Amino acid sequence: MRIAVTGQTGQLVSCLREGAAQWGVEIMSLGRPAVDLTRLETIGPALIAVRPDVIVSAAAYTAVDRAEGDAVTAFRVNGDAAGEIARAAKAMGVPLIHISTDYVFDGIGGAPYAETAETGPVSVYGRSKRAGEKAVQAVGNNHVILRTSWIFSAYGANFVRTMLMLARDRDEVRVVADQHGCPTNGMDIAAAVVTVAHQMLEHRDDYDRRGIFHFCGAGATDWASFADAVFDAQAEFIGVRPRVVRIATTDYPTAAVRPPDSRLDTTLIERTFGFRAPAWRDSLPDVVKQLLGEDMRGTYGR
Ligand SMILES: NC(=O)C1=CN([C@@H]2O[C@H](COP(=O)(O)OP(=O)(O)OC[C@H]3O[C@@H](n4cnc5c(N)ncnc54)[C@H](O)[C@@H]3O)[C@@H](O)[C@H]2O)C=CC1
Repeated sequence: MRIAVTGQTGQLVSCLREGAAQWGVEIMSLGRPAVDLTRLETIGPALIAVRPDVIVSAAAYTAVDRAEGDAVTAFRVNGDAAGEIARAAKAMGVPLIHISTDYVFDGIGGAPYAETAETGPVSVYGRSKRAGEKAVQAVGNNHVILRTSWIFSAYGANFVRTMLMLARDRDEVRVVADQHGCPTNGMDIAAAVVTVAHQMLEHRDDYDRRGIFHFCGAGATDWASFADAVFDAQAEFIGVRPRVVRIATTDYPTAAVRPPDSRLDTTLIERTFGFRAPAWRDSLPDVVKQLLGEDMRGTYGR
């Protein structure tokens, strides 16, 4: 199976590349400068040229705080480009997997969100990603919109890497404890994408296997507890760990508002596609080990 993925350096595309041989798929990643999602005319021709069996729309404007001051670009990349990718997929007659986010919710529902729950994004990023979902839906119905949350991996910018960087020279790290969600290992969402892609191809006319689905790591947590889990893993490998000071969101002001509780309910994807979301805690130590190894090589290799 040939999978075209937007983006070249992102977490998800990197995880898809890492798993490709093991999963028996070919990943063709399309990124800048050839495919620039702010230049819609670059999208269709590039996708058609690689003749994919499935398209995965993974690239996005993911700088949540920066987006607050750059709404035009965020909407262009996360909204308009998503629609353009969907139009290319439709023209080629191939299924589309579009990656979306828990930030389409306001986070005040008090329970894990099902796919049918009303959206209500509270940031430019969230609104632009919701615009992307709508743009995809407007084009047709041969798509899966996969909403996920709190991705971490050995690649790119993510919370685990940030915590390990802070831990290099601090005894104490202050982390917000009143935002709840579900961390997701990038390799797990990548594996989910491949399984969904296979089933979409196998069941071409099965509209139960089309629409919006939620997928995230099993075991909800908050950012401070997530940091504790990162440092527990770090301590296993290098014997030291900083202390986590639990703070409130109000003590850590950011440009963008975050949903306080964006836990996702993953029952539907499990029932429809027949796989469970693995527990993020099980694979976290492996990612921490990879990142620490990279850091050591960077520090001592010079
Ligand atoms: N990182 C997270 O915690 C979460 C991410 N998501 C969604 O999952 C998807 C994958 O996220 P990550 O891999 O973590 O993102 P990332 O931030 O690691 O990578 C984003 C990718 O998009 C590319 N990109 C950005 N602007 C572009 C443009 N104008 N033209 C071409 N490429 C461009 C970047 O070069 C990069 O390859 C995104 O759609 C994101 O919205 C959803 C929930 C949580």
